[in-house]
Amino acid sequence: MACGEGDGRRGVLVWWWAYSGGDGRRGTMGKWKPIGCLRPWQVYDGNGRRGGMAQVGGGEVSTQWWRRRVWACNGVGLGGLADCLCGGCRGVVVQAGVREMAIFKRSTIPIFKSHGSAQARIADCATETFSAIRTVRSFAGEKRQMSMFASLVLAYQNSGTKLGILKSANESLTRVVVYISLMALYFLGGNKVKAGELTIGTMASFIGYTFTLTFAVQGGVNTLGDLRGTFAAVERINTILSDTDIDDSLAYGLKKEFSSREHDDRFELYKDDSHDPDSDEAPGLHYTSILKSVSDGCNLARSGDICLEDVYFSYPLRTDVGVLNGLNLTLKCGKVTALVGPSGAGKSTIVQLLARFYEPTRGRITVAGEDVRTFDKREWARVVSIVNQDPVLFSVSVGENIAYGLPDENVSKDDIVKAAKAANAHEFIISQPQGYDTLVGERGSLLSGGQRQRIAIARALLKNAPILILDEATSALDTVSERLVQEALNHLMKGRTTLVIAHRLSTVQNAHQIALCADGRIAELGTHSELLERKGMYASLVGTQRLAFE
Ligand SMILES: Nc1ncnc2c1ncn2[C@@H]1O[C@H](COP(=O)(O)OP(=O)(O)OP(=O)(O)O)[C@@H](O)[C@H]1O
Repeated sequence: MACGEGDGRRGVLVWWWAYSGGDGRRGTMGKWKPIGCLRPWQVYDGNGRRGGMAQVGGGEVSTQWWRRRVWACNGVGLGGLADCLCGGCRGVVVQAGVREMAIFKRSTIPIFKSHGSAQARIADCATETFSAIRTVRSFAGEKRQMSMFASLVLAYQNSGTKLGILKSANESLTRVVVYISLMALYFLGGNKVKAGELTIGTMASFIGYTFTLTFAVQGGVNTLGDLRGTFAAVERINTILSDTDIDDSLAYGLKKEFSSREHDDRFELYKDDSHDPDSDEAPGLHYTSILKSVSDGCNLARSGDICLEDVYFSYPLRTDVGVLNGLNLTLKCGKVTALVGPSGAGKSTIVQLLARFYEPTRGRITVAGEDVRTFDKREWARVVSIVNQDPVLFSVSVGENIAYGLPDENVSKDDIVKAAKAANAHEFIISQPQGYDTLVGERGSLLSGGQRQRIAIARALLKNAPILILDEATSALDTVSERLVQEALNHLMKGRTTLVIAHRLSTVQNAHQIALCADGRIAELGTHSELLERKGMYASLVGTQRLAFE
């Protein structure tokens, strides 16, 4: 802390950890940054006079005030001693601690940052490689991945070395400064004791306090170093988070979301005859505050049709692109509807809306005449089962994967076996060494595609949802597997309102109705033979596929 000299001489004694400021000339100003104070403040040495002004956090205070604070912080009244020591000293300036900390902080930021991001890049590379290991293998890319990993490790090593050098330089510098300061104190104090201006006891305790301060500041500098690493990591997390918009379609099920969205989700829509025909809102819908239980939704879905009424939709991240443009489609209760059409027509988007991962921008979806938004969205998963081309299994046992169909219930072994039998999976499961306790590996990688598919079907059978969506469920299978899976699917479809999405039109010929989706609308609707007779888009798609097959 600056301790101004009363007689205006150049003599300013500064604690070993303080900074005299600027170029050392009288009256210059230095920028300081003390430990524990995050806001910069400046000290004017006031032409070397005691009582110069310092700015702390924007407000001006006298250096005397500041000195009192520092003394008080250290629990000692050393002001007098400092004055006493200052009195006979001329031009002794020890630049240390605080200045060093400021320099240390400035110079280490980029190094800590690059060290942190080098570490993160190594983790990213390893995660990406192992999660895409099949793709890596299929392109014989192991060597490339390994050399990429090696270069990242090297970069990490280099940044670590730089950081180590910087840390040790800082440590050495601190010690040199500390010992020089102590020598100065011994020298000055000794002179004062010799001249009878100071007792030896006062000098000894002064030096004792100085030691305490030394280690406190050194500890502070080291902690600052560690904090720098933490800040660099936090900054990286923030950068990632700030670039990522929360996917509302997935986030609503998370507990975190419950509290923030509780208010929104409680609202529901109800009929109101005073609808403004010019408004963008779907006709006659307003908010009320009670949601119906989803078990009512299950019952309704078992007895009534599912209707998409004049549905418009754009994805939240591409609001300018209309994916569905006034789509109307009725999924007849207990019947199979096939959805076909060119790539990008909006078929998967319809699935996402039925599963309520998203809500329509305009229009509505109804179950037996009831708007689906009147049911609790968080429980909607119980109403819809989705089986897709590449079902995800968890890396637990076969039995546990099937039981996942009812994740909140205690499923009996009998029910699991029953579902597996209906899904044509029982035979292959019991042929495994551990039967139903066989582990399936990460994402089910220890099973074949057809086996995974049948376990997914058994899981869906156990779930017993009234609406079933099959999204290209058999497209990746060979003929034998496809037959087994198709039989299992026939079991699953029984008595459920089913929507089948298929590219291979041969697989949907027997559907009760086929809807052809193009440009976000249903362009054609009918049975296979009706659509062929119409000689429209469906007929030409069938022709193209037949030609390709021949
Ligand atoms: N998450 C998303 N965000 C923004 N746009 C999307 C998203 N998913 C799909 N789209 C866009 O919506 C349009 C319809 O996509 P969708 O997946 O529904 O088509 P599809 O008919 O299922 O196609 P395919 O038969 O190739 O699977 C496409 O133009 C696509 O680029």
